[in-house]
Amino acid sequence: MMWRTPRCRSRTICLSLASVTIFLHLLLAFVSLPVYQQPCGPPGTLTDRAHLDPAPVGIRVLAEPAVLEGRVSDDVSALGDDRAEAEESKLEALFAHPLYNVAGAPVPEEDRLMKVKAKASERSSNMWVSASQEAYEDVRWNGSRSSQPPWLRFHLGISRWQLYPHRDPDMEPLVQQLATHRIVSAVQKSGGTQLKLVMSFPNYGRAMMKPMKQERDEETNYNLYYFSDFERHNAEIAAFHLDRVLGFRRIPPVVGRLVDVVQEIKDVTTDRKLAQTFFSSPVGNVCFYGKCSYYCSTEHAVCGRPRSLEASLAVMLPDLSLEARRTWRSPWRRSYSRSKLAAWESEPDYCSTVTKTPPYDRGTRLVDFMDLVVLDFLMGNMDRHHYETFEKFGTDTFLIHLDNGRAFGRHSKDEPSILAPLEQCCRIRRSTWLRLQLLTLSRYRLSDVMRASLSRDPLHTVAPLLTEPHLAALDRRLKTVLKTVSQCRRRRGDEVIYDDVSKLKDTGSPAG
Ligand SMILES: Nc1ncnc2c1ncn2[C@@H]1O[C@H](COP(=O)(O)OP(=O)(O)OP(=O)(O)O)[C@@H](O)[C@H]1O
Ligand SMILES: [Mn+2]
Repeated sequence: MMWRTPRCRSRTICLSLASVTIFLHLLLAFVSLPVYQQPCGPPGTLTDRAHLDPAPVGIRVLAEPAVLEGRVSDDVSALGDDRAEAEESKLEALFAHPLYNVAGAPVPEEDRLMKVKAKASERSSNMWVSASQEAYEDVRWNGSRSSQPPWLRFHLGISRWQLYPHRDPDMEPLVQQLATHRIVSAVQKSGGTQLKLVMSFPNYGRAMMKPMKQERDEETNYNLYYFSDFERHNAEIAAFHLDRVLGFRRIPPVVGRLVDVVQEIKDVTTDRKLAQTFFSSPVGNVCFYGKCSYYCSTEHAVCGRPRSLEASLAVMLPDLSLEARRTWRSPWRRSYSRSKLAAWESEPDYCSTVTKTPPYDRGTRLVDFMDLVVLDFLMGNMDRHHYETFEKFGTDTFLIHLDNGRAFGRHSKDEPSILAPLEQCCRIRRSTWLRLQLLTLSRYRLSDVMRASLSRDPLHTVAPLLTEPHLAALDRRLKTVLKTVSQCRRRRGDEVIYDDVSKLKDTGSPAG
Protein backbone atom coordinates (compact mmCIF):
# COMPACT_ATOMS: atom_id res chain seq x y z
CA MET A 1 0.00 0.00 0.00
CA MET A 2 3.04 2.25 0.21
CA TRP A 3 2.68 3.19 -3.46
CA ARG A 4 -0.49 5.17 -2.75
CA THR A 5 1.18 7.97 -0.84
CA PRO A 6 3.49 9.24 -3.62
CA ARG A 7 0.66 8.91 -6.11
CA CYS A 8 -1.70 10.90 -3.86
CA ARG A 9 0.96 13.52 -3.43
CA SER A 10 1.58 13.77 -7.14
CA ARG A 11 -2.17 13.96 -7.73
CA THR A 12 -2.38 16.92 -5.35
CA ILE A 13 0.53 18.57 -7.10
CA CYS A 14 -1.11 17.92 -10.48
CA LEU A 15 -4.41 19.36 -9.30
CA SER A 16 -2.71 22.48 -7.97
CA LEU A 17 -0.75 22.87 -11.20
CA ALA A 18 -3.92 22.41 -13.23
CA SER A 19 -5.73 25.08 -11.18
CA VAL A 20 -2.84 27.48 -11.58
CA THR A 21 -2.77 26.79 -15.35
CA ILE A 22 -6.53 27.34 -15.69
CA PHE A 23 -6.28 30.53 -13.65
CA LEU A 24 -3.41 31.79 -15.82
CA HIS A 25 -5.31 30.91 -19.02
CA LEU A 26 -8.41 32.71 -17.78
CA LEU A 27 -6.34 35.71 -16.83
CA LEU A 28 -4.62 35.71 -20.20
CA ALA A 29 -7.95 35.29 -22.01
CA PHE A 30 -9.38 38.21 -20.06
CA VAL A 31 -6.38 40.39 -20.87
CA SER A 32 -6.29 39.41 -24.55
CA LEU A 33 -10.00 39.69 -25.24
CA PRO A 34 -9.87 43.30 -26.41
CA VAL A 35 -7.16 42.39 -28.90
CA TYR A 36 -9.21 39.75 -30.64
CA GLN A 37 -12.32 41.88 -30.54
CA GLN A 38 -10.66 44.75 -32.34
CA PRO A 39 -12.89 45.88 -35.15
CA CYS A 40 -11.16 45.69 -38.48
CA GLY A 41 -12.52 49.08 -39.42
CA PRO A 42 -14.28 50.15 -42.57
CA PRO A 43 -12.20 50.12 -45.76
CA GLY A 44 -12.08 53.89 -45.75
CA THR A 45 -9.97 53.95 -42.62
CA LEU A 46 -7.32 51.65 -44.05
CA THR A 47 -4.39 53.02 -45.81
CA ASP A 48 -2.81 51.65 -48.94
CA ARG A 49 0.66 51.80 -47.50
CA ALA A 50 2.46 48.63 -46.62
CA HIS A 51 3.81 50.03 -43.41
CA LEU A 52 2.56 49.56 -39.93
CA ASP A 53 0.62 51.70 -37.60
CA PRO A 54 2.94 52.90 -34.85
CA ALA A 55 0.85 51.26 -32.19
CA PRO A 56 -1.63 48.65 -33.37
CA VAL A 57 -2.48 46.61 -30.29
CA GLY A 58 -2.11 43.30 -32.11
CA ILE A 59 1.42 44.12 -33.10
CA ARG A 60 2.35 44.97 -29.57
CA VAL A 61 0.88 41.68 -28.41
CA LEU A 62 2.64 39.79 -31.15
CA ALA A 63 5.86 41.54 -30.34
CA GLU A 64 5.81 39.97 -26.88
CA PRO A 65 8.82 37.73 -26.25
CA ALA A 66 6.77 34.53 -26.53
CA VAL A 67 5.84 35.24 -30.13
CA LEU A 68 9.22 36.64 -31.07
CA GLU A 69 10.97 33.57 -29.80
CA GLY A 70 8.62 31.27 -31.62
CA ARG A 71 7.13 29.97 -28.39
CA VAL A 72 3.56 30.58 -29.45
CA SER A 73 1.50 27.45 -29.33
CA ASP A 74 -1.94 26.84 -30.71
CA ASP A 75 -3.25 27.17 -27.15
CA VAL A 76 -2.44 30.86 -27.15
CA SER A 77 -4.01 31.38 -30.54
CA ALA A 78 -7.13 29.63 -29.39
CA LEU A 79 -7.73 32.05 -26.52
CA GLY A 80 -10.02 34.33 -28.49
CA ASP A 81 -11.95 31.59 -30.15
CA ASP A 82 -11.04 27.93 -29.97
CA ARG A 83 -13.83 26.69 -32.20
CA ALA A 84 -12.90 25.17 -35.47
CA GLU A 85 -13.54 27.91 -37.95
CA ALA A 86 -14.50 27.52 -41.54
CA GLU A 87 -11.55 28.26 -43.80
CA GLU A 88 -13.22 31.23 -45.38
CA SER A 89 -13.61 32.83 -41.98
CA LYS A 90 -9.98 32.00 -41.20
CA LEU A 91 -8.99 34.02 -44.22
CA GLU A 92 -11.33 36.81 -43.15
CA ALA A 93 -9.87 36.70 -39.64
CA LEU A 94 -6.35 36.85 -41.05
CA PHE A 95 -7.14 39.84 -43.21
CA ALA A 96 -8.86 41.53 -40.27
CA HIS A 97 -5.78 41.07 -38.08
CA PRO A 98 -4.02 44.29 -37.06
CA LEU A 99 -0.86 43.11 -38.85
CA TYR A 100 -2.75 43.48 -42.13
CA ASN A 101 -4.76 46.56 -41.20
CA VAL A 102 -2.27 49.25 -40.75
CA ALA A 103 -3.26 52.83 -40.37
CA GLY A 104 -1.03 55.62 -41.51
CA ALA A 105 -0.85 58.80 -43.46
CA PRO A 106 -2.42 58.88 -46.94
CA VAL A 107 -0.05 58.13 -49.81
CA PRO A 108 1.67 61.37 -50.84
CA GLU A 109 1.37 62.39 -54.48
CA GLU A 110 5.02 61.57 -55.24
CA ASP A 111 4.53 58.00 -54.00
CA ARG A 112 1.82 57.31 -56.58
CA LEU A 113 2.93 55.72 -59.82
CA MET A 114 0.45 57.56 -62.01
CA LYS A 115 -2.13 60.24 -61.88
CA VAL A 116 -4.91 61.28 -64.19
CA LYS A 117 -3.89 64.16 -66.39
CA ALA A 118 -6.17 66.37 -68.42
CA LYS A 119 -7.03 64.75 -71.73
CA ALA A 120 -5.79 61.39 -70.44
CA SER A 121 -8.77 59.74 -72.09
CA GLU A 122 -7.81 60.94 -75.54
CA ARG A 123 -4.26 59.72 -75.11
CA SER A 124 -5.49 56.38 -73.83
CA SER A 125 -7.83 55.82 -76.70
CA ASN A 126 -4.97 56.29 -79.11
CA MET A 127 -2.77 53.80 -77.33
CA TRP A 128 -4.57 50.63 -78.27
CA VAL A 129 -5.02 50.70 -81.99
CA SER A 130 -6.80 47.58 -83.08
CA ALA A 131 -7.51 46.08 -86.47
CA SER A 132 -11.15 45.77 -85.43
CA GLN A 133 -11.83 49.08 -83.71
CA GLU A 134 -15.54 48.35 -83.53
CA ALA A 135 -14.82 45.61 -80.99
CA TYR A 136 -13.74 48.27 -78.50
CA GLU A 137 -15.95 50.51 -76.42
CA ASP A 138 -16.00 54.27 -76.80
CA VAL A 139 -13.70 55.79 -74.26
CA ARG A 140 -15.41 58.14 -71.85
CA TRP A 141 -13.04 58.13 -68.91
CA ASN A 142 -12.23 61.19 -66.93
CA GLY A 143 -10.87 62.09 -63.49
CA SER A 144 -13.87 60.56 -61.70
CA ARG A 145 -13.17 57.06 -60.49
CA SER A 146 -16.58 55.73 -61.42
CA SER A 147 -15.95 56.51 -65.08
CA GLN A 148 -12.68 54.55 -65.11
CA PRO A 149 -12.48 50.84 -65.99
CA PRO A 150 -11.13 48.55 -63.24
CA TRP A 151 -7.76 47.99 -64.94
CA LEU A 152 -7.16 51.74 -65.05
CA ARG A 153 -8.11 52.10 -61.41
CA PHE A 154 -5.60 49.34 -60.66
CA HIS A 155 -2.88 51.27 -62.50
CA LEU A 156 -3.78 54.47 -60.69
CA GLY A 157 -3.68 52.67 -57.34
CA ILE A 158 -0.07 51.48 -57.67
CA SER A 159 2.15 53.18 -55.12
CA ARG A 160 5.80 53.19 -54.09
CA TRP A 161 5.33 50.27 -51.69
CA GLN A 162 2.68 48.03 -53.21
CA LEU A 163 0.66 47.23 -56.30
CA TYR A 164 -2.72 47.48 -54.64
CA PRO A 165 -4.04 48.25 -51.16
CA HIS A 166 -5.23 45.73 -48.60
CA ARG A 167 -9.01 45.23 -48.94
CA ASP A 168 -8.94 46.98 -52.27
CA PRO A 169 -12.50 47.81 -53.34
CA ASP A 170 -11.33 47.69 -56.96
CA MET A 171 -10.06 44.10 -56.71
CA GLU A 172 -13.39 42.32 -57.17
CA PRO A 173 -14.46 44.20 -60.33
CA LEU A 174 -10.93 43.77 -61.70
CA VAL A 175 -10.82 39.99 -61.28
CA GLN A 176 -14.43 39.72 -62.48
CA GLN A 177 -13.49 41.44 -65.70
CA LEU A 178 -10.39 39.33 -66.20
CA ALA A 179 -12.49 36.22 -65.69
CA THR A 180 -15.48 37.09 -67.82
CA HIS A 181 -14.91 40.06 -70.09
CA ARG A 182 -15.12 39.51 -73.84
CA ILE A 183 -11.71 38.91 -75.44
CA VAL A 184 -11.37 41.03 -78.55
CA SER A 185 -7.76 40.32 -79.41
CA ALA A 186 -5.03 37.80 -78.58
CA VAL A 187 -1.45 38.10 -79.73
CA GLN A 188 1.74 36.40 -78.70
CA LYS A 189 3.80 38.20 -76.10
CA SER A 190 7.34 38.59 -77.23
CA GLY A 191 10.20 38.10 -74.79
CA GLY A 192 10.57 35.27 -72.33
CA THR A 193 11.00 31.69 -73.30
CA GLN A 194 7.57 30.09 -73.33
CA LEU A 195 4.27 30.61 -75.09
CA LYS A 196 2.10 33.35 -73.65
CA LEU A 197 -0.47 35.68 -75.12
CA VAL A 198 -1.58 39.23 -74.48
CA MET A 199 -5.36 39.44 -74.55
CA SER A 200 -7.35 42.64 -74.90
CA PHE A 201 -10.80 43.52 -73.61
CA PRO A 202 -13.37 45.90 -75.10
CA ASN A 203 -12.50 48.57 -72.49
CA TYR A 204 -8.83 48.50 -73.55
CA GLY A 205 -7.81 46.45 -70.56
CA ARG A 206 -5.15 43.85 -71.25
CA ALA A 207 -4.08 40.60 -69.62
CA MET A 208 -1.18 38.24 -69.98
CA MET A 209 -2.39 34.72 -70.55
CA LYS A 210 -0.46 31.55 -69.79
CA PRO A 211 -2.07 28.28 -70.89
CA MET A 212 -2.35 25.07 -68.90
CA LYS A 213 0.54 22.77 -69.75
CA GLN A 214 0.55 20.32 -66.88
CA GLU A 215 -2.04 18.43 -64.84
CA ARG A 216 -2.30 19.62 -61.23
CA ASP A 217 -1.03 16.35 -59.78
CA GLU A 218 2.00 16.06 -62.06
CA GLU A 219 5.33 16.83 -60.42
CA THR A 220 8.18 18.43 -62.30
CA ASN A 221 10.50 15.86 -63.80
CA TYR A 222 13.48 15.46 -61.43
CA ASN A 223 15.87 15.24 -64.33
CA LEU A 224 14.91 18.62 -65.76
CA TYR A 225 16.98 21.64 -64.87
CA TYR A 226 14.75 24.35 -63.46
CA PHE A 227 15.17 26.47 -66.57
CA SER A 228 13.66 23.70 -68.71
CA ASP A 229 10.62 23.33 -66.46
CA PHE A 230 7.17 24.16 -67.82
CA GLU A 231 5.39 27.34 -66.90
CA ARG A 232 2.22 26.44 -65.01
CA HIS A 233 -0.95 28.51 -65.22
CA ASN A 234 -2.07 27.38 -61.76
CA ALA A 235 1.29 28.48 -60.33
CA GLU A 236 0.69 32.01 -61.60
CA ILE A 237 -2.73 32.02 -59.95
CA ALA A 238 -1.59 30.45 -56.69
CA ALA A 239 1.41 32.78 -56.47
CA PHE A 240 -0.87 35.81 -56.62
CA HIS A 241 -2.96 34.42 -53.76
CA LEU A 242 0.09 33.48 -51.69
CA ASP A 243 1.70 36.90 -52.15
CA ARG A 244 -1.52 38.53 -50.95
CA VAL A 245 -1.92 36.14 -48.02
CA LEU A 246 1.64 36.97 -46.98
CA GLY A 247 0.65 40.65 -47.00
CA PHE A 248 3.08 41.70 -49.75
CA ARG A 249 0.70 42.69 -52.58
CA ARG A 250 3.53 42.72 -55.12
CA ILE A 251 2.10 40.38 -57.78
CA PRO A 252 -0.37 41.78 -60.33
CA PRO A 253 -3.80 40.15 -59.86
CA VAL A 254 -4.19 36.84 -61.72
CA VAL A 255 -7.33 34.79 -62.32
CA GLY A 256 -8.07 31.46 -63.90
CA ARG A 257 -10.35 31.24 -66.89
CA LEU A 258 -11.59 28.64 -69.35
CA VAL A 259 -10.67 30.10 -72.71
CA ASP A 260 -12.35 29.01 -75.95
CA VAL A 261 -9.28 28.60 -78.15
CA VAL A 262 -11.27 29.10 -81.34
CA GLN A 263 -13.58 31.94 -80.44
CA GLU A 264 -11.24 33.76 -78.06
CA ILE A 265 -7.86 33.19 -79.71
CA LYS A 266 -7.93 31.87 -83.30
CA ASP A 267 -10.88 33.98 -84.49
CA VAL A 268 -9.70 37.25 -82.92
CA THR A 269 -5.96 37.12 -83.33
CA THR A 270 -4.17 39.51 -85.63
CA ASP A 271 -0.97 37.53 -85.08
CA ARG A 272 -0.47 35.59 -88.31
CA LYS A 273 2.40 33.52 -86.91
CA LEU A 274 0.22 32.40 -84.03
CA ALA A 275 -2.77 31.65 -86.28
CA GLN A 276 -0.61 29.41 -88.46
CA THR A 277 0.13 27.07 -85.57
CA PHE A 278 -3.47 25.99 -84.96
CA PHE A 279 -4.41 22.40 -85.80
CA SER A 280 -6.92 19.75 -84.89
CA SER A 281 -5.57 16.84 -82.85
CA PRO A 282 -6.31 13.19 -83.74
CA VAL A 283 -9.12 13.15 -81.15
CA GLY A 284 -10.61 16.38 -82.50
CA ASN A 285 -9.31 18.85 -79.92
CA VAL A 286 -8.23 22.27 -81.18
CA CYS A 287 -4.55 22.86 -80.45
CA PHE A 288 -1.88 25.50 -81.11
CA TYR A 289 1.74 25.98 -80.19
CA GLY A 290 2.86 29.49 -81.23
CA LYS A 291 6.44 30.59 -81.71
CA CYS A 292 8.91 30.71 -78.82
CA SER A 293 12.26 29.27 -77.77
CA TYR A 294 10.96 26.50 -75.45
CA TYR A 295 8.12 24.07 -75.99
CA CYS A 296 6.64 25.77 -79.05
CA SER A 297 6.25 22.74 -81.30
CA THR A 298 3.55 20.25 -82.28
CA GLU A 299 4.89 17.90 -79.59
CA HIS A 300 4.21 20.53 -76.94
CA ALA A 301 1.01 22.01 -78.33
CA VAL A 302 -1.59 23.28 -75.90
CA CYS A 303 -5.01 21.85 -76.64
CA GLY A 304 -8.59 22.71 -75.82
CA ARG A 305 -11.05 20.03 -74.72
CA PRO A 306 -12.26 20.15 -77.41
CA ARG A 307 -11.94 23.96 -77.53
CA SER A 308 -11.92 24.88 -73.87
CA LEU A 309 -8.50 25.52 -72.38
CA GLU A 310 -7.58 26.35 -68.78
CA ALA A 311 -5.43 29.48 -68.56
CA SER A 312 -4.22 32.15 -66.17
CA LEU A 313 -4.88 35.81 -66.94
CA ALA A 314 -2.72 38.39 -65.20
CA VAL A 315 -3.63 42.02 -65.45
CA MET A 316 -0.99 43.90 -67.41
CA LEU A 317 1.06 46.55 -65.66
CA PRO A 318 1.08 50.03 -67.21
CA ASP A 319 2.65 50.05 -70.62
CA LEU A 320 6.43 50.49 -70.52
CA SER A 321 6.10 53.63 -72.65
CA LEU A 322 4.11 55.21 -69.82
CA GLU A 323 5.87 53.75 -66.80
CA ALA A 324 9.29 52.28 -67.41
CA ARG A 325 10.49 49.42 -65.26
CA ARG A 326 14.01 48.59 -64.27
CA THR A 327 15.20 45.00 -64.35
CA TRP A 328 17.68 43.89 -61.67
CA ARG A 329 19.75 40.74 -61.74
CA SER A 330 19.30 38.74 -58.58
CA PRO A 331 22.60 38.52 -56.66
CA TRP A 332 21.61 34.93 -55.89
CA ARG A 333 20.64 33.94 -59.44
CA ARG A 334 21.41 30.41 -60.45
CA SER A 335 23.97 29.48 -62.97
CA TYR A 336 22.52 28.46 -66.31
CA SER A 337 25.40 26.10 -66.72
CA ARG A 338 24.95 22.46 -65.81
CA SER A 339 28.43 22.29 -64.31
CA LYS A 340 29.42 25.72 -62.96
CA LEU A 341 28.54 26.95 -59.49
CA ALA A 342 27.39 30.53 -58.95
CA ALA A 343 29.43 32.76 -56.59
CA TRP A 344 26.84 32.54 -53.80
CA GLU A 345 27.16 28.75 -53.81
CA SER A 346 30.89 28.74 -53.16
CA GLU A 347 31.84 31.97 -51.34
CA PRO A 348 31.22 31.66 -47.62
CA ASP A 349 31.02 35.41 -47.03
CA TYR A 350 28.98 36.18 -50.11
CA CYS A 351 26.30 38.18 -48.30
CA SER A 352 28.73 40.74 -46.90
CA THR A 353 29.81 41.49 -50.47
CA VAL A 354 26.21 42.00 -51.48
CA THR A 355 25.38 44.24 -48.53
CA LYS A 356 28.28 46.50 -49.42
CA THR A 357 26.99 46.89 -52.96
CA PRO A 358 24.24 49.36 -53.92
CA PRO A 359 21.29 49.14 -53.77
CA TYR A 360 21.58 46.46 -51.06
CA ASP A 361 23.75 48.67 -48.86
CA ARG A 362 20.94 50.95 -47.71
CA GLY A 363 17.18 51.30 -47.40
CA THR A 364 14.91 48.31 -47.57
CA ARG A 365 16.26 46.59 -50.68
CA LEU A 366 17.87 43.69 -48.83
CA VAL A 367 14.79 42.94 -46.71
CA ASP A 368 12.55 43.40 -49.74
CA PHE A 369 14.65 40.79 -51.45
CA MET A 370 14.29 38.51 -48.40
CA ASP A 371 10.50 38.82 -48.68
CA LEU A 372 10.82 37.57 -52.24
CA VAL A 373 13.09 34.74 -51.07
CA VAL A 374 10.49 33.65 -48.51
CA LEU A 375 7.73 33.72 -51.14
CA ASP A 376 9.88 31.71 -53.55
CA PHE A 377 10.92 29.12 -50.98
CA LEU A 378 7.31 28.56 -49.92
CA MET A 379 6.23 27.91 -53.49
CA GLY A 380 9.42 26.19 -54.63
CA ASN A 381 10.29 28.73 -57.32
CA MET A 382 13.92 28.44 -58.46
CA ASP A 383 13.40 30.68 -61.46
CA ARG A 384 14.07 34.10 -59.94
CA HIS A 385 17.02 35.27 -61.96
CA HIS A 386 15.71 38.83 -62.25
CA TYR A 387 13.19 41.08 -60.61
CA GLU A 388 11.72 44.42 -61.62
CA THR A 389 10.92 47.78 -60.04
CA PHE A 390 9.23 50.91 -61.33
CA GLU A 391 11.85 53.32 -62.62
CA LYS A 392 9.98 56.30 -61.24
CA PHE A 393 10.53 55.25 -57.62
CA GLY A 394 14.29 54.78 -57.88
CA THR A 395 15.68 52.31 -55.34
CA ASP A 396 13.30 53.09 -52.47
CA THR A 397 10.46 50.94 -53.66
CA PHE A 398 8.98 47.45 -53.58
CA LEU A 399 10.05 44.63 -55.90
CA ILE A 400 7.47 43.47 -58.42
CA HIS A 401 7.12 39.71 -58.09
CA LEU A 402 6.52 38.91 -61.78
CA ASP A 403 6.79 35.56 -63.54
CA ASN A 404 5.86 32.81 -61.11
CA GLY A 405 5.02 30.16 -63.69
CA ARG A 406 7.74 27.79 -62.52
CA ALA A 407 6.55 27.73 -58.92
CA PHE A 408 4.58 24.86 -57.36
CA GLY A 409 6.33 22.27 -59.49
CA ARG A 410 7.13 19.87 -56.64
CA HIS A 411 5.46 19.22 -53.34
CA SER A 412 7.39 16.18 -52.20
CA LYS A 413 10.70 17.99 -52.06
CA ASP A 414 11.73 21.37 -50.66
CA GLU A 415 14.55 23.28 -52.28
CA PRO A 416 16.83 24.56 -49.49
CA SER A 417 19.02 26.55 -51.90
CA ILE A 418 16.15 29.01 -52.43
CA LEU A 419 16.53 30.01 -48.78
CA ALA A 420 20.30 30.57 -49.13
CA PRO A 421 20.02 34.40 -49.11
CA LEU A 422 18.12 34.34 -45.82
CA GLU A 423 20.52 31.83 -44.32
CA GLN A 424 23.57 33.75 -45.48
CA CYS A 425 22.39 37.28 -44.62
CA CYS A 426 20.21 36.51 -41.60
CA ARG A 427 18.00 39.53 -42.12
CA ILE A 428 14.22 39.80 -42.29
CA ARG A 429 11.56 42.47 -41.79
CA ARG A 430 9.83 42.31 -38.45
CA SER A 431 6.40 42.75 -40.05
CA THR A 432 7.06 39.84 -42.41
CA TRP A 433 8.37 37.67 -39.62
CA LEU A 434 5.32 38.41 -37.47
CA ARG A 435 2.91 37.59 -40.28
CA LEU A 436 4.76 34.33 -40.95
CA GLN A 437 4.35 33.39 -37.31
CA LEU A 438 0.67 34.23 -37.48
CA LEU A 439 0.28 31.83 -40.40
CA THR A 440 1.58 28.91 -38.34
CA LEU A 441 -1.24 29.26 -35.82
CA SER A 442 -4.19 26.91 -36.36
CA ARG A 443 -6.50 29.92 -36.36
CA TYR A 444 -4.85 31.28 -39.50
CA ARG A 445 -3.00 28.23 -40.84
CA LEU A 446 -1.33 29.01 -44.16
CA SER A 447 -2.65 25.94 -45.99
CA ASP A 448 -6.19 26.65 -44.80
CA VAL A 449 -6.22 30.32 -45.76
CA MET A 450 -4.64 29.49 -49.10
CA ARG A 451 -7.27 26.82 -49.74
CA ALA A 452 -9.95 29.37 -48.92
CA SER A 453 -8.38 32.11 -51.01
CA LEU A 454 -7.90 29.85 -54.04
CA SER A 455 -11.47 28.59 -53.82
CA ARG A 456 -12.57 32.09 -54.85
CA ASP A 457 -10.93 31.63 -58.24
CA PRO A 458 -13.29 30.72 -61.09
CA LEU A 459 -11.16 27.70 -62.08
CA HIS A 460 -11.63 26.20 -58.63
CA THR A 461 -14.90 24.66 -59.86
CA VAL A 462 -12.96 22.78 -62.55
CA ALA A 463 -10.36 21.49 -60.07
CA PRO A 464 -8.71 22.94 -56.95
CA LEU A 465 -5.84 25.18 -58.05
CA LEU A 466 -3.37 23.50 -55.71
CA THR A 467 -3.56 19.85 -54.72
CA GLU A 468 -3.52 18.93 -51.03
CA PRO A 469 0.15 17.85 -51.06
CA HIS A 470 1.09 21.32 -52.37
CA LEU A 471 -0.92 22.98 -49.59
CA ALA A 472 0.69 20.72 -47.00
CA ALA A 473 4.11 21.63 -48.40
CA LEU A 474 3.36 25.31 -47.68
CA ASP A 475 2.94 24.60 -43.95
CA ARG A 476 6.06 22.46 -43.89
CA ARG A 477 8.15 25.08 -45.67
CA LEU A 478 6.81 27.86 -43.48
CA LYS A 479 8.21 26.00 -40.46
CA THR A 480 11.56 25.77 -42.21
CA VAL A 481 11.62 29.53 -42.84
CA LEU A 482 10.88 30.26 -39.19
CA LYS A 483 13.46 27.71 -38.09
CA THR A 484 16.03 29.45 -40.26
CA VAL A 485 15.19 32.79 -38.63
CA SER A 486 15.43 31.22 -35.15
CA GLN A 487 18.85 29.78 -35.96
CA CYS A 488 19.93 33.18 -37.23
CA ARG A 489 18.73 34.82 -34.03
CA ARG A 490 20.66 32.34 -31.93
CA ARG A 491 23.79 33.15 -33.90
CA ARG A 492 23.37 36.87 -34.41
CA GLY A 493 20.77 38.07 -31.93
CA ASP A 494 18.54 41.05 -32.55
CA GLU A 495 20.40 42.36 -35.59
CA VAL A 496 18.54 39.71 -37.62
CA ILE A 497 15.26 41.56 -37.39
CA TYR A 498 14.87 44.69 -39.48
CA ASP A 499 12.54 46.63 -37.25
CA ASP A 500 10.15 48.25 -39.66
CA VAL A 501 7.54 48.38 -36.87
CA SER A 502 9.32 50.60 -34.35
CA LYS A 503 11.18 52.47 -37.08
CA LEU A 504 7.84 53.83 -38.09
CA LYS A 505 6.97 54.72 -34.57
CA ASP A 506 10.18 56.70 -34.20
CA THR A 507 10.49 58.38 -37.56
CA GLY A 508 7.22 57.94 -39.41
CA SER A 509 9.26 57.00 -42.46
CA PRO A 510 7.94 54.38 -44.84
CA ALA A 511 8.85 50.88 -43.85
CA GLY A 512 8.07 49.50 -47.25
N1 LIG B 1 1.47 41.33 -65.66
C1 LIG B 1 2.40 41.82 -66.47
N2 LIG B 1 2.30 43.06 -66.99
C2 LIG B 1 3.22 43.57 -67.81
N3 LIG B 1 4.32 42.91 -68.18
C3 LIG B 1 4.49 41.67 -67.69
C4 LIG B 1 3.56 41.07 -66.81
N4 LIG B 1 4.02 39.84 -66.49
C5 LIG B 1 5.17 39.70 -67.13
N5 LIG B 1 5.46 40.78 -67.86
C6 LIG B 1 6.64 41.02 -68.69
O1 LIG B 1 6.74 40.02 -69.66
C7 LIG B 1 8.02 39.42 -69.66
C8 LIG B 1 7.87 37.93 -69.82
O2 LIG B 1 7.01 37.44 -68.82
P1 LIG B 1 7.38 36.15 -67.99
O3 LIG B 1 8.70 36.38 -67.33
O4 LIG B 1 6.24 35.78 -67.15
O5 LIG B 1 7.54 35.12 -69.16
P2 LIG B 1 8.50 33.89 -69.26
O6 LIG B 1 8.25 33.25 -70.57
O7 LIG B 1 8.32 33.07 -68.08
O8 LIG B 1 9.91 34.55 -69.22
P3 LIG B 1 11.26 33.81 -68.85
O9 LIG B 1 11.38 32.70 -69.79
O10 LIG B 1 12.26 34.90 -69.05
O11 LIG B 1 11.14 33.35 -67.44
C9 LIG B 1 8.64 39.77 -68.31
O12 LIG B 1 9.97 40.08 -68.46
C10 LIG B 1 7.87 40.97 -67.82
O13 LIG B 1 8.59 42.15 -67.98
MN1 LIG C 1 9.36 32.35 -66.51
